[in-house]
Amino acid sequence: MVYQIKTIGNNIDQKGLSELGDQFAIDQVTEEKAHAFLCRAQNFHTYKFSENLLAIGRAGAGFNNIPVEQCSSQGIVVFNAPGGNANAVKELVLAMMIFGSRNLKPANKWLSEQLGSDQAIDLAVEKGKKAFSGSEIAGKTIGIIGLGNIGSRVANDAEKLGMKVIGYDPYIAVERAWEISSHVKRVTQLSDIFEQADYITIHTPLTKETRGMYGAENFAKMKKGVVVLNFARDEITDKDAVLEYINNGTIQHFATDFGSEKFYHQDAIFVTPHLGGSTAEASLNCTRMAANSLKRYLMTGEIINSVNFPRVVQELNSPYRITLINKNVPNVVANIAALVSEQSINIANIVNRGQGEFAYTLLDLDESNADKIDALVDQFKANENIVRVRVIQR
Ligand SMILES: NC(=O)c1ccc[n+]([C@@H]2O[C@H](COP(=O)([O-])OP(=O)(O)OC[C@H]3O[C@@H](n4cnc5c(N)ncnc54)[C@H](O)[C@@H]3O)[C@@H](O)[C@H]2O)c1
Ligand SMILES: O=C(O)CC[C@@H](O)C(=O)O
Repeated sequence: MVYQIKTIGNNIDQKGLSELGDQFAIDQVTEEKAHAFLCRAQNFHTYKFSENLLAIGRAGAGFNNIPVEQCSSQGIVVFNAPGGNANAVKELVLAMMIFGSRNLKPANKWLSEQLGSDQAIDLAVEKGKKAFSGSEIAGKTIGIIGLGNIGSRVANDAEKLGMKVIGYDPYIAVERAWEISSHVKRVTQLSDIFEQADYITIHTPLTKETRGMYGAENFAKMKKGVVVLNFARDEITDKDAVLEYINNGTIQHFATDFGSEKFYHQDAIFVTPHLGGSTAEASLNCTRMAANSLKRYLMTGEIINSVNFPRVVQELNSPYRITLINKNVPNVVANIAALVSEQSINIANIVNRGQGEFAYTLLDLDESNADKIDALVDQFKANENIVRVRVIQR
């Protein structure tokens, strides 16, 4: 079987796809006929997914561009690439902190307005540069909201640069907690970040809690002269509040990865065009991770790095594996087992893991008779609690 992958958008690293191998064809069919999409930040919220679509690989971290609940109900497994671009974002954030505290944007603008001979410019520079005198990050306090793949890296490197680091993450993963330097102080109140930090950076997904977190209520707690950064998601920032707190002298510099006309022509604001994860290394990492997850899922039914289904890793040693995406309701597993038993098939292995409203069931069968497998598949397809049935032959 050849699996058809469709890349959506034009930013997919082709080298990252080369490892997929002969059983995968890239961009050979229409979106309608594809088994899987591989995408970056394209918005799928108004998209109508075809019944042929089994999976979406997001070559990046954030997945708010994908209607995940809709995918679950249609039996589409969504994968992302956790950590694949974390170093890229971390480097840009550290650069932007220094960029902001050294007033490089207004300084560069002022310099480009100085005309004449090099000697004349030199004279003007020595006279005027004091207006752009900045401050150093060493010894200052950085407050980090979200200590995941990116936030934990920012925390460790900021500490190495001599900063005092405080971090807020009520949902921190155990692996991340182990990776973070013991010098990083965890705070349990979000207000501690806004009250204590000289630099504030956010590295969370966009959620109900984080939408508008950069807004007047939290900004009112900040110290004067703070540098604020948002390289996570646009909707975290209330733009009018940023302008208000720049104008009242609280925010010295605001750096963001998300463009808005409100932010243009502002000396205290520096905007990058969603470049956080845009490095050659990150693109390759993320494409590789998403492509490998798709490959594994399509070829073996195993799930790793999915955002809507649990991790399921199980070696296939039987002639047939049937994978089911089913509603996470009582008795489904018993019904599945009963249908298998009706066909006089022996179950070699069964794994059932639920996540929210749906569950993933992996059924390895001690049966080589294709007709019996087909009959069982028909039964599964007719079951109202099962939304997706796939057969994988060893
Ligand atoms: N600018 C870019 O190009 C770019 C690139 C990568 C990621 N991102 C954004 O950055 C986000 C973080 O990326 P990551 O790779 O570190 O993800 P991650 O999943 O590894 O980490 C996110 C962290 O945020 C924490 N969190 C969730 N809700 C929180 C809350 N209300 N308060 C505090 N912490 C909270 C989680 O517990 C987790 O530790 C992504 O979701 C994405 O939106 C942007
Ligand atoms: O694909 C991109 O360039 C953006 C990536 C970034 O927003 C992410 O969440 O990983």
